[in-house]
Amino acid sequence: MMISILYGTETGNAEMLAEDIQAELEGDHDVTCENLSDVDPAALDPNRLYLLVCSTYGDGELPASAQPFAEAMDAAKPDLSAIHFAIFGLGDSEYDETFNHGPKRLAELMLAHGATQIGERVAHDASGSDMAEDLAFPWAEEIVGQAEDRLGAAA
Ligand SMILES: Cc1cc2nc3c(=O)[nH]c(=O)nc-3n(C[C@H](O)[C@H](O)[C@H](O)COP(=O)(O)O)c2cc1C
Repeated sequence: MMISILYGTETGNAEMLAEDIQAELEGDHDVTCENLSDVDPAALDPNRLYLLVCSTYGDGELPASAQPFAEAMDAAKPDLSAIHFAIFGLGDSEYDETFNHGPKRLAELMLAHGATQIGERVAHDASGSDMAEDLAFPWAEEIVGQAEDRLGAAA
């Protein structure tokens, strides 16, 4: 399956996790990994599964590298009805009122432009006891399995 991991980060945690997920999946799949700041939402490819990995910054906001992508969505309003994505969030429950609001907002933006979400949004908590990859690797395997059923293993 062709998979693109797109990360939104402020201080690099989401980038490191995205690269670890790429390393985990690329034995069996064609996997690219890109910063959301380099991605044009209007150029997303219906033949790829998109795995979004995004943190939260400020007061429940998108991290800096995801902001141009969100602004481009608001401005260009691309039709994402052929796009499939899943999303993994990084956050910290110390920010209890805005815990993982960045990935929540990114998922809402994708859905508002017609994209289809695969699986549930999973949130890592930096104040919890789990390592991010211990949640993210099983999440990615589960999502890819669901996507193969829905998009076909040939995608
Ligand atoms: C200044 C600052 C603000 C943050 N705000 C939030 C927040 O509102 N909600 C949340 O869930 N996490 C928040 N976090 C936690 C980050 O999302 C978490 O540390 C994450 O691992 C950062 O990933 P990144 O390096 O990819 O940006 C904040 C962290 C910092 C340092």
